[in-house]
Amino acid sequence: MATNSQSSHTTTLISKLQTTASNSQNIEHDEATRATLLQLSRELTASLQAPDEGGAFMCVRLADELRLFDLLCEQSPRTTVSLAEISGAEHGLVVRVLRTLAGMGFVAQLDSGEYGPTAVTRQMTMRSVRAGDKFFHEESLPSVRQAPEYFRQNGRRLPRSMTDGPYQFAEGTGDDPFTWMSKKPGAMENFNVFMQGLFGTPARLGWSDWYPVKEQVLDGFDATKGEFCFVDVGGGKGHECETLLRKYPDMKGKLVTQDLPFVIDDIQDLDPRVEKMNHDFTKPQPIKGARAYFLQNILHNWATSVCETILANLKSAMVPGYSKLLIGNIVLADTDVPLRQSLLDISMLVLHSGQQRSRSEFTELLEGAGFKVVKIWVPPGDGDGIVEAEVV
Ligand SMILES: Nc1ncnc2c1ncn2[C@@H]1O[C@H](CSCC[C@H]([NH3+])C(=O)O)[C@@H](O)[C@H]1O
Repeated sequence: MATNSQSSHTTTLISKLQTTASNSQNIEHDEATRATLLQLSRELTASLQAPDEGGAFMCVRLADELRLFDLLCEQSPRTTVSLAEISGAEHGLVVRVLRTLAGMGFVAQLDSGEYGPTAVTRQMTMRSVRAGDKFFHEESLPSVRQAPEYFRQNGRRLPRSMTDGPYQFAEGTGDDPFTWMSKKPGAMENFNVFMQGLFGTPARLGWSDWYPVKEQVLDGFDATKGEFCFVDVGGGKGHECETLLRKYPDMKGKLVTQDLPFVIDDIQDLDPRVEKMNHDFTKPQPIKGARAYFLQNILHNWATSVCETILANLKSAMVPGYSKLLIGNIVLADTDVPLRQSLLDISMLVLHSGQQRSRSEFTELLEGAGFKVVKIWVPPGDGDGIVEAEVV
């Protein structure tokens, strides 16, 4: 039974939720309010929940493999009998998975034996969201399971190398995660689909939706300094270059996505205005004098010593007073870190022996590498920031 102090905590959370919601004009398009409501509702759930609820990951993965999310979005209501027939799974399995997913809000139970979609069901049909769930299940979960044993064996110390952390311990390899995934059929391709859509979820804005790209970058392009405007370093399949071109079709200067050969050589269907280039960012940057070098979701993957090498290689290509370094990454606050961000810090720890960094950690890293921070931009809510820097 709930104690008095527990129930007053629950009551306080409910009234905070109500106040926050009633102070917002449009909850769905107000990221700060959305993030606050999400955090409060998590606390509310935790205050009401008994600590014996598990099994969620498997149900989501299985439902995706059985295409239950697609089937419910295509037609609703659907009976568990018809879902079992179409998916080929035993009826009892479909019933048990769906009633669990309904408890999590992933599907809606409409009647006994009948289900329909929720907003989460619709998100689960997006290609990148599905790829993210698959990546989580296949690449993260084994390391998550093995991480406590890894820490037991290494004296509970943070890993210092990207080739000798919980991921390598779980997978039995000495490769870094990208090299290892490139050897597993389909794994790197799935990872790239996941990254392509990471910021296109309906809940969160992409960086170019809130950062003033035109004013800070595009307007200042000067072809006499270099022919490139935007160099996406470790840019994967070029999705950020394409987003910029969609938003600013008349932008001046060239764009390029740089990545390792197993990513670049696999690119199809890229906007022809985006160049693709094999480049290892631990080696000197071949494109000199670009207006902007973009490092999104890169530095959190690496130990500080490797980040210093990546930054040194960029510094020597940049023109002081002209070229900008834009680091697209979570920037941790000192207090009240949103759960999304702290969990992604733990993911980086477990998968890459990496870390998310705070404002002061980014500033120290950049100043040590010969840069000055122009401004650290952060969007409302729990989205990633942009650390804007120049060479000194
Ligand atoms: N040494 C390296 N040089 C260049 N790219 C690398 C290297 N190691 C890993 N990568 C790439 O770093 C990327 C990290 S994922 C980030 C992709 C993209 N910037 C985005 O934000 O969506 C992957 O595409 C990797 O293939």
